Amino acid sequence: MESSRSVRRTKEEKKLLRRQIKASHTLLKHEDITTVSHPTKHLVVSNGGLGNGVSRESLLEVLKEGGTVESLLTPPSKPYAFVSYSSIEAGQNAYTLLNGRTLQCQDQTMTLYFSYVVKVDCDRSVSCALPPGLSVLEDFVSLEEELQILKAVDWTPHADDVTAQKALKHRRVKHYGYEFRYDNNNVDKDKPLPGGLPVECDALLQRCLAGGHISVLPDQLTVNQYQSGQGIPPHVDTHSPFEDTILSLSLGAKTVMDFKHPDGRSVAVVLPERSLLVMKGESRYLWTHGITPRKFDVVPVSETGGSGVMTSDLSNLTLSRRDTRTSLTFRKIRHTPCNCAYPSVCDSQRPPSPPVVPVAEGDACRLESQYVHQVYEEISSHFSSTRHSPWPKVRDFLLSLPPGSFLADVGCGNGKYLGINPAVRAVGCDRSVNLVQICIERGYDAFVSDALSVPLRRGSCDACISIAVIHHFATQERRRAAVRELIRLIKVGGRALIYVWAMEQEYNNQKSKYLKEEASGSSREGGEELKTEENKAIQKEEHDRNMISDIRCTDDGLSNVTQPKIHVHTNRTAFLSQDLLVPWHLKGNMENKKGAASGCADIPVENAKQKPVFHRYYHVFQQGELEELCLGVKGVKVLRSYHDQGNWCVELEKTHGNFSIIAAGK
Ligand SMILES: O=C(O)CCC(=O)C(=O)O
Ligand SMILES: [Fe+2]
Ligand SMILES: [Zn+2]
Repeated sequence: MESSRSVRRTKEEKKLLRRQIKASHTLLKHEDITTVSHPTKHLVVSNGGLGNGVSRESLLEVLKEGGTVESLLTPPSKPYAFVSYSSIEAGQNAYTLLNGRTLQCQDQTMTLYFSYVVKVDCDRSVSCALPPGLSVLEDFVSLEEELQILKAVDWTPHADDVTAQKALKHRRVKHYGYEFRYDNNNVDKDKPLPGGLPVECDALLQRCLAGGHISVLPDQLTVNQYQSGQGIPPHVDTHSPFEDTILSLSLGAKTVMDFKHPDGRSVAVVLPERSLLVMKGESRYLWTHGITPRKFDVVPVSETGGSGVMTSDLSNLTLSRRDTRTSLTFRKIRHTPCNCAYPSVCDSQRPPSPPVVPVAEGDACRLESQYVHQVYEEISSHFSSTRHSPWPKVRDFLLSLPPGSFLADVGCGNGKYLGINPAVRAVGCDRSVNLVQICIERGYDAFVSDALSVPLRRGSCDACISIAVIHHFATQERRRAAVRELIRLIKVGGRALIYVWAMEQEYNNQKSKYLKEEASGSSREGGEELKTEENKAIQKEEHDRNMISDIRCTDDGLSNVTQPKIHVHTNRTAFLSQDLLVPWHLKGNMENKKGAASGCADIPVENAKQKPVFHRYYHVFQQGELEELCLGVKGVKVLRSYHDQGNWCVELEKTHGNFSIIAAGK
């Protein structure tokens, strides 16, 4: 009996030792804390940190069993604490007695492992300095004022609300003056909300003016309400919509706000209830601020309901349960671009981040306007110089039309298909004024028109072609509307030929010309670039910028409403997504350069040789997608469907008249 018990104990001891060794390895590897095997008076307690949810008081109670505790350091958010005993003996005693001790804290059992350290590294304390430009003014509002303001914020939704209210993933928000949009982290400056800021805030804002904290009254207010456990991801309030000073009033409960400098420095600031946080200069523009979602905060022990603002003294920290906090963030709308001293984080001083795949019609129109229409206007001359050889199968289609047929080329570009069959009467239209002008100069009939509403009579055409056009529409509804419009134009029995760019650039084991084409520098939709080192560098820059933009996308709530970003495609490579921006490197005839430099197209990046790069939006089609799109249009039959040189193509016949009339709403 006796011997078996001792074996069991040895096993337990072995297990404890293993765990303890593992804990000291973890300390060394992740925290750079070196433990020693000889007894000292200083010990590091793994799993006994505020980061494990262990409160200072409960840990201290256990530690006292070992002997007289001289100091206890509990760094915020760390999974360990440092304890120093009055003597080596006491340290040794604690080590033997307390190793493997379990501690019950917040529904969890923590096992404490002790290791000796030569000394407690005081540099592990957090920075004591507040970020430059930051201040916390305590007791800025009285208890009565606090109640009054909290009462003024009505969270019940009203149909005729003068505020904009949202339940985000991690908190609820309400905006006054202007709505802050979490999809683009910006405000619509042209769309102020009626009603302005609540009058209940007047007195405190006047005090801010009188105290010199602000020089003009704010005109935008965001009210955030955080339940215990909720927070806000680290972010910098976008520069371009708001002026320098940002105020945030904390009501109902205190919280800890984390400030981070891009170099990694981090400062946790306690915001007591009824305090006013003032962010100016560096703290407003460069440091991120955020509230970690958690139910307990690390606060100074002496902080009794409202004094300390800094978590600087590690021997003085403990946990405090979070209650519901309502914050009022006051900002002043900015009407001129930000020219702060922090260009790396300034949206006014850097190219805009890539657009997202639109859902709403309005967003799709804006995207197409910026990334299709404006770009074609800018690149028209260079684009036209690369568009001369007709694709053989399109030519065959055109030559198959009976003499005297009336043909419309919707999205005719520079008119390269308008003269293929002299026996047909061909008319072209395009969104681009400059491209239509080129057609006219070449002696073709062409007019400016949107492909969604072509000013030709229903059933007036024997045939229509739409070559490399429909992939520029940004939603499926709009792509289908484009097919419907083509069908409206043709008579019953008439034919339409549609080409769109294919996602599959390799088909039947054959690479498309677009993938194969290396240094020709011309001739294929979307492709016109040399694989020079220079271009590779540009592509890398484009790619990197995309990555940066992704990281910069900060706010939350958002994650469930945010659409995928449209990335810049690397020319001559396989498509990685269906919605993309295809770079066009303007070269050769630079008569458009002036327009390009004006930047009204998209991100015209200047490369080393000052040649602007434009980006055209494309939705590349997957196999079967084009047919399916066409079959969603009534009164249509797919005559054939094929892959041609990296495009999906269909030839359609109109079978009925009435459906399409109704469908087109004409
Ligand atoms: O709750 C706070 O005090 C800060 C809110 C905030 O940072 C924001 O809405 O941008
Ligand atoms: Fe903010
Ligand atoms: Zn700025």
